[in-house]
Amino acid sequence: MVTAKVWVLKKHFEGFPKPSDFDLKKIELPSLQNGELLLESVFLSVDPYMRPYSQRDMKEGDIMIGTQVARIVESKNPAFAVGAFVVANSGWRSHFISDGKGLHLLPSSWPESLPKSLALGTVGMPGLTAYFGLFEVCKMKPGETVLVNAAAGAVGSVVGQLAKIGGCKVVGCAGSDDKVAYLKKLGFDEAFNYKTVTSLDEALSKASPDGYDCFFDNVGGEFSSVAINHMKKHGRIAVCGAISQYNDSVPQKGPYVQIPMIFKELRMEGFIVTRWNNRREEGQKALLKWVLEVRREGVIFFTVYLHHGLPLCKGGSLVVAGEVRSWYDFLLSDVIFEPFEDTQTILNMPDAFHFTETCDTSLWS
Ligand SMILES: NC(=O)C1=CN([C@@H]2O[C@H](COP(=O)(O)OP(=O)(O)OC[C@H]3O[C@@H](n4cnc5c(N)ncnc54)[C@H](OP(=O)(O)O)[C@@H]3O)[C@@H](O)[C@H]2O)C=CC1
Ligand SMILES: CCCCCCC/C=C/C=O
Repeated sequence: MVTAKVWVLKKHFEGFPKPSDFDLKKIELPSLQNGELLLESVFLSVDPYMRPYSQRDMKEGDIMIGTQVARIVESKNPAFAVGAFVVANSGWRSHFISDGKGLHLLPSSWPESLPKSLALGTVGMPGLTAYFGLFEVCKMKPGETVLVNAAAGAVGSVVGQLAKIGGCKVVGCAGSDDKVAYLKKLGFDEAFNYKTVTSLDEALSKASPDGYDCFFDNVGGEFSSVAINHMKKHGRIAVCGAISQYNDSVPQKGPYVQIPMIFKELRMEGFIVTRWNNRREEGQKALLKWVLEVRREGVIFFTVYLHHGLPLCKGGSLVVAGEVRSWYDFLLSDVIFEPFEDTQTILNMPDAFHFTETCDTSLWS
């Protein structure tokens, strides 16, 4: 008999999520039926979409939504071998039973030395968002100038790197000097700290005096209202996220977009990555190839980005491995673990609190 730990949304978030909004429960899993398999989560994702999606789709008492990388520990399904790893969409659970539907085996070309947490980041949903958003929504072309905000995040960091691979000039902004330095290291042509510039208008002009062909918008709100005025004629805006608005209890009011859209003849399109579910394999293959090419060339370019991973350590407690800078800061801080078990384990694992792990060649030997 296996006991699964599950993290439950006890109370809908009001403003920023807080520890008391969650509960940890234990569930006894039944024995497997034919066709079923038992999985153990090794990485759980924590993504910004959970904030608006939980509001819209979840009720209190539901298991928290999310994807995981999971290892198959027992199988009565011939399509899934014990020991294989899959990406699943089974929410925050340490163990679960599946009939195999909706599970994605990690590609067979996935090298043993490549962290599997990447399947929730650069080579997972956030990477695919960057890939399809840039190529299908922005329709980015070589020689163009691309602007991306929340640029040091899971999506933004891939946007910037793909735009460089695609022969574009890339401007990114982020909310700390460390992140700005990180963007430069990734190859961004220009990067600035949007929290400390005296004028966002001036910073955007300075970074690209001719304006922007493509704007990959992860943030919305005030930033986007300013940035739209810096678009070139016939510019394209991919509306990917609006993280600056997710925790608002009262909707923000802002300048309206129609006038710049008309005079600059802009195209602005919202999208959700699942639109390209039928091309998931293509995207994942391309992203994995780029990650591995960098490995071969031995340059720091593509980031091995662990920030979405919440590795479940041996005892089954949650530890944080990565970026902890957005609405879920609170969730990922040690504070959140107070109502959970094994708080000490988390506090005793400072190594787990790396922001990023870059593609240093030493990692690949
Ligand atoms: N449309 C789609 O299909 C998808 C959309 N998304 C969206 O893409 C965006 C980025 O996601 P992802 O890269 O995974 O996120 P990450 O959690 O990796 O990064 C989010 C970053 O956003 C910035 N941020 C947080 N709050 C604010 C705020 N109030 N104002 C401005 N910036 C803020 C922070 O960076 P900093 O310190 O630099 O401010 C934070 O680190 C989100 O809006 C998400 O909802 C993601 C996946 C799919
Ligand atoms: C199976 C997980 C699907 C995640 C889709 C995320 C879409 C994100 C939207 C905004 O953040």
